[in-house]
Amino acid sequence: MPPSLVVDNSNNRAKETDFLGKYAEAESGRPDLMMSKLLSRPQSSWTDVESDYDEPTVRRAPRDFSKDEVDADRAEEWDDGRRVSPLSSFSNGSGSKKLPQAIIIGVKKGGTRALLEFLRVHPDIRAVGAEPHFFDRNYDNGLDWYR
Ligand SMILES: Nc1ncnc2c1ncn2[C@@H]1O[C@H](COP(=O)(O)OS(=O)(=O)O)[C@@H](OP(=O)(O)O)[C@H]1O
Repeated sequence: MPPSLVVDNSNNRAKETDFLGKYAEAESGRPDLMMSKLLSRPQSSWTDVESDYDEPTVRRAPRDFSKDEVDADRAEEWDDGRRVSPLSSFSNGSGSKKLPQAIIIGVKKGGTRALLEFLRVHPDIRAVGAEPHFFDRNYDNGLDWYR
């Protein structure tokens, strides 16, 4: 299922719509079908939406940052000096990469890093290595970068 995206900024509306359209094309080849699912989904229920989304293989092993898992082109330096790729943990082990099923959106110093780290602890969640900042910094790199 594609991510839920809420952007409280009308300046980003065009980008959001553009992204969702590209997302739909990329995932199903039927942008009209995907957009209608996204826009008409009842807010009170999450169980009545059919999706042909292919569940990614779950990454169960905790990430070992001491190993060289970093994609140098995408690496980001964390406050503590670690260099991590925002996207390398998206690999499902077979070489393919998926778009996210959930996106954390928050203001700077709003606790997004803490939320990411809490979620990462769950064995059924594969989280990005670092905040990818796709929408505010890397949008022009496109979906191939984002996967
Ligand atoms: N649960 C909870 N309660 C109170 N404060 C919390 C909580 N979780 C994170 N934090 C504090 O939030 C700051 C980090 O926010 P972010 O991770 O969003 O920062 S960042 O912008 O992504 O760097 C960081 O504050 P500073 O230490 O002042 O930088 C964290 O200590």
